Amino acid sequence: MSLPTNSDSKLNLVSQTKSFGGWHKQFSHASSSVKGEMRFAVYFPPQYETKKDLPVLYWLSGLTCTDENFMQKAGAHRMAAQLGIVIVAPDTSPRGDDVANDEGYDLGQGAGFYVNATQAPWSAHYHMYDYVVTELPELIEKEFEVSSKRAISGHSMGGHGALMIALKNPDRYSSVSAFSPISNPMDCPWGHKAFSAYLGEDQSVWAQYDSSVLMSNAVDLVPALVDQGLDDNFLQEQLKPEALEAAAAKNNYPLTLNRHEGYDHSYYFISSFIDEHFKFHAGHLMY
Ligand SMILES: N[C@@H](CCC(=O)N[C@@H](CSC=O)C(=O)NCC(=O)O)C(=O)O
Repeated sequence: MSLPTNSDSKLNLVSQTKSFGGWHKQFSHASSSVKGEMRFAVYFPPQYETKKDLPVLYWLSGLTCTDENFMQKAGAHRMAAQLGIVIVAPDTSPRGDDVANDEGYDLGQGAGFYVNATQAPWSAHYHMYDYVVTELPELIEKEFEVSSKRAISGHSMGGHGALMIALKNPDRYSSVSAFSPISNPMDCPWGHKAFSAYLGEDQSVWAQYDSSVLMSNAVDLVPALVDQGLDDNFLQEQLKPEALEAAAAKNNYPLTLNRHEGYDHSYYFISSFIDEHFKFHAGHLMY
């Protein structure tokens, strides 16, 4: 499989590996949103060789992750290959020696929270919202022969990102799903730390990136699926699915939220239920 195909490609191929009859590839490129190099991974299912309009699922990973965690640990390639869905997984933040960072794992590199930072020093590079919503899909749809039918999913910080982005851009996504999302970032320690650093102290700005606030006010409704493990160490303090559930109930939002006894926050949980998420998205992407 020879990719990228167009002669003015802006992508550098970093690696390629055959998987379930398709290809897992990593690319780097100069990003205008984050003003630096970004890396992302794509899984091309086998159907990509002959069909030029496959839909794309965007996957947003959690704290400490790169483009690699989901692709290596979620066991998603088998179902993507079966259903004919392309997967795109970006890194979780800008990276590099000239990019601001923090000693904690929950702020800075590996912890971009999918917002556009307005506060120094973060505002120089941390524009992950623009990157995921606009720049990356434009790049994917220009560089590869895929359709503009998109779904979005993610885990933990990436679950917050997926829900928040779909709720703010209902015209851009057919469906949204999340594993163990940070459901109400305005009201948990991870969210407080990240939002005060990236966005400042005005909580009306935080609310613009909070899925529970957005879901309670949504008008155009993107179907949503959430799975949550009940032995998740972060459940009570950080994730708060009950806030999302209350918002959905208030607004009659099409949210399915499943709780699972015994599962924790890890990729063992994600890999146990990833097939259901792909089938959910396929039901909305293909019809
Ligand atoms: N202290 C831990 C915390 C990091 C962690 O659990 N990261 C999760 C996402 S948490 C919310 O966004 C994760 O996906 N880790 C990567 C993995 O492959 O499991 C630590 O530093 O490990």
